[in-house]
Amino acid sequence: MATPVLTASDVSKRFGPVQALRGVDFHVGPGEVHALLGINGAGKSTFIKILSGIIQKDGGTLTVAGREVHFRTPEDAIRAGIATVQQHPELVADMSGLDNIFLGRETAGRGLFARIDRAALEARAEALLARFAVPLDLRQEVGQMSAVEREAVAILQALAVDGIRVLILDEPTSTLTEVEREDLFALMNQLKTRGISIIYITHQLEEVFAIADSFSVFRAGTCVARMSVAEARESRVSLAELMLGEAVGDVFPPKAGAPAGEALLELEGLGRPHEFTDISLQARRGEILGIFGLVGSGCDELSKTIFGALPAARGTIRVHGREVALRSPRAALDAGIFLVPGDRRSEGLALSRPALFNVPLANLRRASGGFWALRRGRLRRDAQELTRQVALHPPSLTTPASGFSGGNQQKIVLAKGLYSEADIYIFVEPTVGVDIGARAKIYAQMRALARTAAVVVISSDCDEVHGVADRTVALHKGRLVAPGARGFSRDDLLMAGIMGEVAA
Ligand SMILES: Nc1ncnc2c1ncn2[C@@H]1O[C@H](COP(=O)(O)OP(=O)(O)OP(=O)(O)O)[C@@H](O)[C@H]1O
Repeated sequence: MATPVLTASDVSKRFGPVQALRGVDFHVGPGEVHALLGINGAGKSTFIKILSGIIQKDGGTLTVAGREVHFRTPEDAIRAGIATVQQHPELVADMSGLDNIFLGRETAGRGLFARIDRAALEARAEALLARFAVPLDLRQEVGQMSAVEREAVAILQALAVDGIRVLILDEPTSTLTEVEREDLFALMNQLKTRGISIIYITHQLEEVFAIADSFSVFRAGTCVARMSVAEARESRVSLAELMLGEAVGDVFPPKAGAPAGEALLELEGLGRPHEFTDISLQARRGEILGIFGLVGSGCDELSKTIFGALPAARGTIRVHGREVALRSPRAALDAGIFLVPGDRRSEGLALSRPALFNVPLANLRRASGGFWALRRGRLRRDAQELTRQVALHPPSLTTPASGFSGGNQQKIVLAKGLYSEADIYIFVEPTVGVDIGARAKIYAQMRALARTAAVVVISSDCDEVHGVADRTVALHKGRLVAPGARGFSRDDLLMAGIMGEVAA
C-alpha cells in the first residue's frame, strides 16, 4: 500500500459532557476518494473540523505524508495541504467565479498567502477547469450559477493554494440534482487522476459505490470499519448496518391502509409569474401526497405560497372547503397548516436557543394555556416526549440547537412541527443530511400524522417521494405533471419530474 497522505491515530475530542470522538484511527492514500460515513451525531463533522484546523483535538496524533502536524488554525491545515469545502460554501453571489476564487485565496491565509499573482491564479483556475467535464464560465456571477457550478467554484477556490493534497467535501451532493451529481463525480475523478485525495461525507449510500475507492464508518465517535469499496461489494456488507450497528428493516413505512378521507387542502389554479402556473391539487385526510420536483422546478416557491410566505398571484387555496387568504405564515398556522422547511439553518431554527425553546415556537397557544408553573411543566413533558419520538440525540432539551449535529437539528424542526397539531403538514426536503436510521423514524412519524391529518411531502429525491407517499405528482418547470389513473411508478415519476412527460 502506498504511504498514506493523511493519518489520524487515537484522536479524541470532548465537548463538555459529550465525548464526540474517542480513539479514532483513520487514513487516506494518495489519489484515493474516501467516503466518511456515519449516522447523525457519529462524529464526522467534528473529525473534519479537526482535520481542517477549525477545532483542536484533545488527544491523538495527525500526520501528513508521514510527518506529525499540529493544526491550531485553518491556515495551518491549508499550509499542510488539507483544504475543506464546507457543506454550504460561503461564496459572494454578486461576484464572478474568478473573483470568488481570488477572494478565497486572499482571505484563506491572511499574511501567509499575501502575495498573490492574480493573472497566474486565473490561468491556473482555467487550466484546472479545462480538464473537467463541467463546462463552466468563471466570469459569470456566482448568483447566476447552478448548484454544481457553485460547488465547482468552491472546489477551485480550495485548490487555489499551492500544495493541496487532500480535499475534504462535506456533503457536497445534498443540494444537487442527479445530473449535477454526475458532473460533480466527473470533477472528483479528474482531481483524483491529479493525485489529490478526497475525503467525502455523504448520507447517500449508493454514492459510495458510484464514486469512492474506500470508506470509513464512524459510530458513536469511533471509527468502527475501514474497507475498500471492492471488498464491500464482494462481501456484500450492508453500509447501513455498519453505520447503525444493527440490522436495518425497510426505511419506508407501509402505505395507507384505508382510502383517503375528505380534502383538507385544495389548490385551484394557483400561480405566481415565472415560478409556477395553474396548480390544482388536493391533499386529503389520511394520505401522504408526494410532490417530486428538481431544484428550480417551482416546488420551493409553491410550498412557501401554501405557507403564506409568498403571495399567490392567481388561484385559490381552500382549507376544510373554505377559501382562505394566507397573507403570512401566522395566517397559515392559524388555518391549521404547518410547514417543515428544507433549510433548517435559515428557516427552521433559532440556533442559539435550546431545543426546549425551539419546539413550542410554532404553537404558542398550546404552550401558553394555564398557570405559568403548570405551563412550564407541560412544555417540558411535551418537548421530552416529542424529542423521544424523533429520536433526538443527545436527548437534551437544554443544549442550544447549534450544539446538535445537522441531522439532529432537522429532528428538532420536525419535533416543532409535531407540536403544532396541525391538520395539514407540508414537509419540504425532509431528510436532507439525515441518516438512514433517523429517516425511517421520520417517515414513520409522517405516516402516524397522516392518520388524522393530510401530509404533503415535497422533495427532489424521487425515491423518497415514491417510497413514502400514497399518491404522487411531479412539478416540472412550474407545471404540475399528474399521472394516469394507476398512479406513477418510480421511473415514471422520475421521468415526469425531469422531462415533464407522462409515460404513454
Ligand atoms: N460545538 C458543540 N458543542 C457540543 N456538542 C457538540 C458540538 N459539536 C458537536 N457536538 C456533539 O458531538 C457529537 C458528534 O457531532 P458531529 O456534528 O460530529 O456529528 P456528525 O456525524 O457530523 O452528524 P451529522 O451527520 O448529523 O452532521 C454529537 O453528539 C454532537 O451533539
